[in-house]
Amino acid sequence: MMIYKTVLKGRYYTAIDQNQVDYQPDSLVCIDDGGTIARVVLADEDDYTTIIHTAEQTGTLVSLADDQVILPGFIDLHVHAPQWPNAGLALDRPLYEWLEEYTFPLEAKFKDAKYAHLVYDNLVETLLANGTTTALYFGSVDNTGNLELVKSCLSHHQRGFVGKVVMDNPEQTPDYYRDESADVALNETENFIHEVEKLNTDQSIPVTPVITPRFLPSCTDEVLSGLGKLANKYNLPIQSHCSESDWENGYALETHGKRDAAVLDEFGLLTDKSVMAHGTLLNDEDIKRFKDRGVGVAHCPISNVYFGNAVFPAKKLLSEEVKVGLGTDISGGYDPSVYQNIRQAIMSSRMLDEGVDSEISPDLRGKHQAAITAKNAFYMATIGGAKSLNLTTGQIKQGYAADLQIVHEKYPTFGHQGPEDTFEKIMYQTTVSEIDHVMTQGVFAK
Ligand SMILES: Nc1nc2[nH]cnc2c(=O)[nH]1
Repeated sequence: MMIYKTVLKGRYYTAIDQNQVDYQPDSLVCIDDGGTIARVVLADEDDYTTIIHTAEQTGTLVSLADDQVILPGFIDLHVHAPQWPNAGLALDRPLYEWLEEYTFPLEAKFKDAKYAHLVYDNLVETLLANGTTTALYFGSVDNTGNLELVKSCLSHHQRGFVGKVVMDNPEQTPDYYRDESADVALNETENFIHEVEKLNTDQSIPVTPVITPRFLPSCTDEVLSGLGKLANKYNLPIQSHCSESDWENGYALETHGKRDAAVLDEFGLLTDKSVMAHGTLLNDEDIKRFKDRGVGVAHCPISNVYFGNAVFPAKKLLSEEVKVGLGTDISGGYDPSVYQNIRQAIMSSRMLDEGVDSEISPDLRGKHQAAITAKNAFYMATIGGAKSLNLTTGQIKQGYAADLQIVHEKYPTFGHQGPEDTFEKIMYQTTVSEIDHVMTQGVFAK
């Protein structure tokens, strides 16, 4: 009889595609020494009782309480780590002003390793406590702080993807916060890749460095071209912002005569390892480009309310089979919880569907067929994120990483409640207090 490192006994929900969630009322999630789900055994299988018995004897059985359920850990596809101290600030300002007056001055402080350590340790712990087992982070321009973020991911056992932010365009970046030149930016990016490699030695969840041009306005063509080459040389993921706002789109058209997606593509920055944040203003040509290239979108529904200038058409991109996951976009988004973004994604999509202007007749008011369901949003928070990062996580399934969360319902059920109802309540009501445990690669991080 196989001995597992941990056997979780209880009920679970896992998305199996955009529209379907599998519920199992009585299962054994058997996790091996490497932190992979070796088997998922259901109550009607022959060895179900024997596995429980062996796990009891070896002290590796973790039995869930009746009100608890197992879910896959969430993947946050867009977090600006150095913006964490500003979460909830200045969201009434336009993107350009918010960047200039609030964001760049804060990010510039991450030259200081001590400050970076303080902020990043708290952020990584907070995201884990909220059920986020994988996060794709923008760091800052300075590698001192970026390496502190890598260390925090490693020490708290979060699956981290971290990018050194590149911004070298003197016309769109302040003197105090900019890469000195394209050459310096490229060297620093390469240094970061090597430093992360060193820190990863003997770690069970290595951090992945990410090529990170901030967005078209803050980068010169020279740096974009060099970053495309580095991504190819090291076969690394790429992240940036794309078609987030009218201002950004207008800038691309004015300076390059093209949309930003087309420019990023020309420089080799749209690949099947790219994750582009926001995309509220992507047009059909951009969407086709994303699909053809295998680019993922980080849908950041809370942030988009403030800076997106439109509602991201999540249903449309999902229907076209473009990879889409969810992002908190700290601090364009004010909340570190992917659950909150699941809820906002649903709510925003309903407003897109129905329309918002009561003076327009109901049949013309909205973009019908745009509403997404809780299942669609759960899919984005798990499988959509995993696909965007090409990871075998986000599902409770044999061969997948044991990146999991154990949650309980917030309110009593007052009688019988079916599994579909429980699922919806969990999606709508879970806060950090209802997340009892979080496991990454088989190790409890909460
Ligand atoms: N939301 C958001 N958009 C950006 N575009 C360029 N930088 C940023 C940023 O930090 N946040």
